[in-house]
Amino acid sequence: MSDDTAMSEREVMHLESSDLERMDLEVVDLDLDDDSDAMVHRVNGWLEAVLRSFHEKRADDEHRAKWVAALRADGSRLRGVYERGGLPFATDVPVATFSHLTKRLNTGSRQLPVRMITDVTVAPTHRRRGIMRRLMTANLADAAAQGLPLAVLTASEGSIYGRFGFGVATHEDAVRIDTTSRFRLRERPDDGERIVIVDPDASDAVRTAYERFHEVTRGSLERPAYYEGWLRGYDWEEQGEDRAHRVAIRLDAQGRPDGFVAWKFKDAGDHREVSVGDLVGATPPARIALWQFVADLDLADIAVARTANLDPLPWAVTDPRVITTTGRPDHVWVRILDVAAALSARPWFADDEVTIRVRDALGHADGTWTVTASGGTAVVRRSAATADVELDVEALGALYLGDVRVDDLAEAGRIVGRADGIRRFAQLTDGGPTPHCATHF
Ligand SMILES: CC(=O)SCCNC(=O)CCNC(=O)[C@H](O)C(C)(C)COP(=O)(O)OP(=O)(O)OC[C@H]1O[C@@H](n2cnc3c(N)ncnc32)[C@H](O)[C@@H]1OP(=O)(O)O
Repeated sequence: MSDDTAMSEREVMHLESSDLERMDLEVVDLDLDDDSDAMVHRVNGWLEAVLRSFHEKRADDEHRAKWVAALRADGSRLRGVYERGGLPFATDVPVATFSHLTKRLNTGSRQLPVRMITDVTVAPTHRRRGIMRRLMTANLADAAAQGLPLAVLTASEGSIYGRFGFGVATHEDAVRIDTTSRFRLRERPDDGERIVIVDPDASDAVRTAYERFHEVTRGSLERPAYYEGWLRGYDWEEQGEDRAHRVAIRLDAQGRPDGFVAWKFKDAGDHREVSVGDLVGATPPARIALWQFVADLDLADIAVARTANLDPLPWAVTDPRVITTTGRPDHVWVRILDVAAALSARPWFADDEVTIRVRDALGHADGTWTVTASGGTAVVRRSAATADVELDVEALGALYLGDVRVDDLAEAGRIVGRADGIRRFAQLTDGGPTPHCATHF
């Protein structure tokens, strides 16, 4: 952290609680291992606040139990902000929620532990008073103090999190695919593969396939525990078993799972639709074969998906117009907390030394850093050298996984410097596969 701009973690925490106290609010960290009635009520109220904020229906006991089990399995940390007990109508439902867990991110060269931030909500009665800002600032300070090099989240709206230093680091494709006889591959994958339709509880095979995808895919995040329930057919939104949910896995030539697809059929009135909830393949042939499997589902005309990695399907079909991209939503947002640790854990694509000036209003990444890269890796250290380029921490987060090129950010005015500095920074930074993340959180 730069000494002049950053507040210590203790100062941030103190500011958070003293400010909130002035609003007659208190911050409580929930202990998921505490079975006392008081804590169980707190946790139930916390879940209700999250569900209410995302316009989902109230939880029943079974749903609460599943949710808490998944949170426990992930070691999730829950924080709630409550009205003080003496206030009229003060309840166990907090006015704000915030949670985090730690999982590994594939940076393209390493598996890096990262803080995943989720379930950020503030009640409409308390919005725009800076409650989320206080919780976020304190949480990022805590993550930095714990030595986590970066934090990630997915955003409900695009204009909220840039101000906290998060940059869009991966995208997804929303697609509609014509699966009638128009869908034809130029060549069917022929690598000894086999696709098997399995019971939804074949979770070992699905887990193995996902792990293989995660290990080789830049931008991939380990999945939180609730995916286990979902892949077994538990619908978290509807709070019950979804008996329309089906799963198939792909086995490679050695019989090991290297991909899977989860889908369900929907009669959409004017057309018959297959909704693809998950399609994950560790290799391009695995992904192509799984899409062909989707197209082979009879009595359906259209497949609809929001997918992490469509590649290389558009190039593998005889008629590329069978695929309509209906959107390219942002997915994972990256917030760099420790520049040296984060940047030395990503791949580099030239042998050179470039000095960057990073601006960070919260302090964590603020400063001047020299990246000395050779043979694909880099040593990154604080520096007193004159910077070749200057950017803010949000732009650095967007660059981190290679989703956007330096030139694009420079043309948008997000990276500044002399032309030669930008060119060398681009040669050093840009390259490698497009990042993909198949995890929603
Ligand atoms: C990672 C996730 O969990 S994403 C899910 C986020 N949650 C939701 O979308 C649920 C519904 N919405 C909410 O619960 C709340 O409106 C929240 C959490 C988005 C915002 O909480 P608030 O306490 O109102 O935010 P707070 O007052 O701290 O605002 C912090 C800053 O973000 C800005 N901001 C807050 N919400 C929005 C928004 N929806 N769009 C744009 N800017 C926003 C504020 O203007 C403020 O800016 P400033 O500090 O630079 O002046």
